[in-house]
Amino acid sequence: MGDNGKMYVPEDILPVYRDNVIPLADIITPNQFEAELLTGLKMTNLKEALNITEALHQKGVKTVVISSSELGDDTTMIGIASTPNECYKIEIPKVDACCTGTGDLFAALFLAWHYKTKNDVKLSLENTIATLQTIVQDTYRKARVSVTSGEIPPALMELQLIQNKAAVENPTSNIKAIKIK
Ligand SMILES: Nc1ncnc2c1ncn2[C@@H]1O[C@H](COP(=O)(O)OP(=O)(O)O)[C@@H](O)[C@H]1O
Ligand code: PXP
Repeated sequence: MGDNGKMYVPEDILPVYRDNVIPLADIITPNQFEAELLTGLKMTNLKEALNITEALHQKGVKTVVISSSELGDDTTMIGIASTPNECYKIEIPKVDACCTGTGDLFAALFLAWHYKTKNDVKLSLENTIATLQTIVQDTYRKARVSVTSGEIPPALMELQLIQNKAAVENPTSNIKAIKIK
């Protein structure tokens, strides 16, 4: 729906997502901006994040995953995966560039792992972030070869998906999700 305070879709679609589509969904993967729009609540700390995931569960969604939030620091973002019974957070090291398509990739990876692990949200979150880290960091490293300093133009941040097929199939990372509920 949007990111960084801006909607990609027409604003009058928001009530349709919020009131008609969300109650039909089993799994949703909004980023912080989208989760705030869908609930009308703000997320400035972890407690508020839990209020937001709870509000989305109340609408009938079994698995709510916040793909990224600004709850980390300058070097990390926080992801959250929640069911009505348990909730995990994960710290995601940031690269200094804007990525397009990462939200879509996150949703695809999480859905695949959720199915493959028979609804293990902790492992699904860890594997999803492991693959994304490999792809985002590889994309960034290659873009930095041609733009050695300053901002990287979005065209150079086209995700290196095919080149990292192995990281999609076999994600490896030491980043663990931490239980917060
Ligand atoms: N700047 C970044 N540095 C590192 N990882 C990133 C960055 N941007 C996105 N990602 C990865 O992509 C995932 C989804 O990104 P997010 O920003 O939530 O999606 P969207 O594109 O929908 O806003 C994050 O969980 C993270 O793993
Ligand atoms: N722009 C538009 C119009 C989109 O529909 C999307 C997601 O489908 C994107 C950009 C990319 O979004 P993201 O970076 O969240 O995957």
